[in-house]
Amino acid sequence: MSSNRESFMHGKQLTKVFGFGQQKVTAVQAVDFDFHRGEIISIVGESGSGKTTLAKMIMGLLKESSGTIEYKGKTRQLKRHAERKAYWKDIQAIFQDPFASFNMFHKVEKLLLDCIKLQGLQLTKDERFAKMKEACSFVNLKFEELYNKYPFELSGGQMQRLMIARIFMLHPKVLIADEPTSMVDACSRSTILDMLLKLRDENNMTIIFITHDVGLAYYISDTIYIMEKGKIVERGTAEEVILSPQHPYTKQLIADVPKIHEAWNLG
Ligand SMILES: Nc1ncnc2c1ncn2[C@@H]1O[C@H](COP(=O)(O)OP(=O)(O)OP(=O)(O)O)[C@@H](O)[C@H]1O
Repeated sequence: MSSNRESFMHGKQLTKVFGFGQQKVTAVQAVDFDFHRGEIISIVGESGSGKTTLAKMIMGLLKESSGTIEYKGKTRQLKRHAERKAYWKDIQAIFQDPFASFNMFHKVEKLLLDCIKLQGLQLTKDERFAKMKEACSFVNLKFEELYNKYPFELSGGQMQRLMIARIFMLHPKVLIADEPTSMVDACSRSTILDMLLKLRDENNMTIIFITHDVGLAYYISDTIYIMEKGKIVERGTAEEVILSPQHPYTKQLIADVPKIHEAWNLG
């Protein structure tokens, strides 16, 4: 784990209610969190437990019904365009479906060039080319073979890698990864996880990993939050939560994973 434990993002009593009256759903209920620089946090829960809603509130894509997020020592404000622009420079997301992340009508070269533009960098053609090549080689892709292709001409694994290449170029302070490995085979999955670990190690990035897979959470995280029906029912280091779970829901999640100890080398 990173030795830099600067605490820089807190959630206080975050709540999201959808709908009214009989249709009312409290998707996230009074959630507190405390994320540090360079920390990998997993938010684990079953389908419908509120993980994606929480992630969208952290991203600033959904407005909270109540509660606040403190970021870098101040209450986060996203009302003004300039505030949103500054926040979204620091925070990026990758989703389980790479098709949702790319403009399918833009070739790979344009998708990567947009990252350079987003950062406001003034580079020569050679420098731009070198940056795109570097990002592709970070994820073991060959820029020369891909730059002229559309995203739908790539395999699922190549698209996932391209998403990570974009994160490498943008180097956000916070990355939200919503089940980014769910559409790839086991081999590509461990490569993607290793790339995320490398991103954290090289850039002191905070990574918030959204998953229903407790084994995966144990493999990748420093800290795990367990979410049930909109609430955080347990949180702690990965070892504490997975090896000595306290809450019945966490115990059940772990029991539901066949042979978790063998599959994830838990000893
Ligand atoms: N826009 C919305 N309008 C109404 N209800 C919603 C909306 N988005 C989510 N919900 C409800 O909020 C609850 C939490 O959903 P959410 O997508 O956050 O769960 P999740 O843990 O991410 O699930 P999954 O793992 O299946 O993605 C669910 O009951 C869902 O139906």
